[in-house]
Amino acid sequence: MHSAPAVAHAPATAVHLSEVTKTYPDGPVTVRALNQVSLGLRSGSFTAVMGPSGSGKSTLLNCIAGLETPDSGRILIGDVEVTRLSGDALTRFRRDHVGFIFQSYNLIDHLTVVENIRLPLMLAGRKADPEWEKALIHAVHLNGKEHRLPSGLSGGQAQRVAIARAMITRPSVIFADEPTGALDSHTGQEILELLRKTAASVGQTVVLVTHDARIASAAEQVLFLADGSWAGHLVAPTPEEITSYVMELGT
Ligand SMILES: Nc1ncnc2c1ncn2[C@@H]1O[C@H](COP(=O)(O)OP(=O)(O)OP(=O)(O)O)[C@@H](O)[C@H]1O
Repeated sequence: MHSAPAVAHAPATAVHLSEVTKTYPDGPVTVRALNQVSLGLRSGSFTAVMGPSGSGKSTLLNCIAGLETPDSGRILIGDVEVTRLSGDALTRFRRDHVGFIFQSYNLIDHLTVVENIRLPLMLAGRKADPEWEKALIHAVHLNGKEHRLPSGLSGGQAQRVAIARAMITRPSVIFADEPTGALDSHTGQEILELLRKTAASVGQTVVLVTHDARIASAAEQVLFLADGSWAGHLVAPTPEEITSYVMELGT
């Protein structure tokens, strides 16, 4: 059986999973979306997760981010055991320590760019830090577009708003589920580079799900899931190495 690297829980471990299992009922049968998955990710690391459709990638991200509850196993973000939190405590933890970026941007149509970016702070009843907000808007190249509505943005611009929104609370971990899936490949590469640089500048840990070998090659390591279990990993691979590994796995 394959495993992902660095399972031991050290102080500099940002994300730690120990034998996490998640099942879903599917009519008379049970789908085992994650099967005893363990993982350790270093603080500040940038990891891509790949695997065929239905292999459990989104379930993995949703469980780590506290959007889904595993059936069994432990998940820690930093020193906090997410799997022991529930209700308001989980909501607060997620809001303060986790950033999420989706393929579909999930911007609020009637809020401007800057209002969308501030939304997680508003929901948490926290005030914006004007310096950090300015630095983020600058980092994602949205200066001058602060007061536009999402309907006036390109897909790439909308995703840059989503990146800034995910980072406004300075979360320790950012999860991105196919963040470039709706973009052309050039814009996708630009967005990814921007996410990588901005996260690195503040030492954030990034976990990214993608089907795109070129996008995944921006990561320090690529982890492969198949049928809810680890099917191997590559360290700092080229897009060609990723593609041939995927073909070898027969996925
Ligand atoms: N809410 C749910 N209810 C029932 N089954 C689910 C649910 N969410 C996921 N599954 C099942 O769990 C398995 C893993 O799904 P998941 O979405 O995590 O895979 P994925 O690798 O992200 O797929 P894709 O690349 O298509 O997005 C699949 O068999 C899926 O049908």
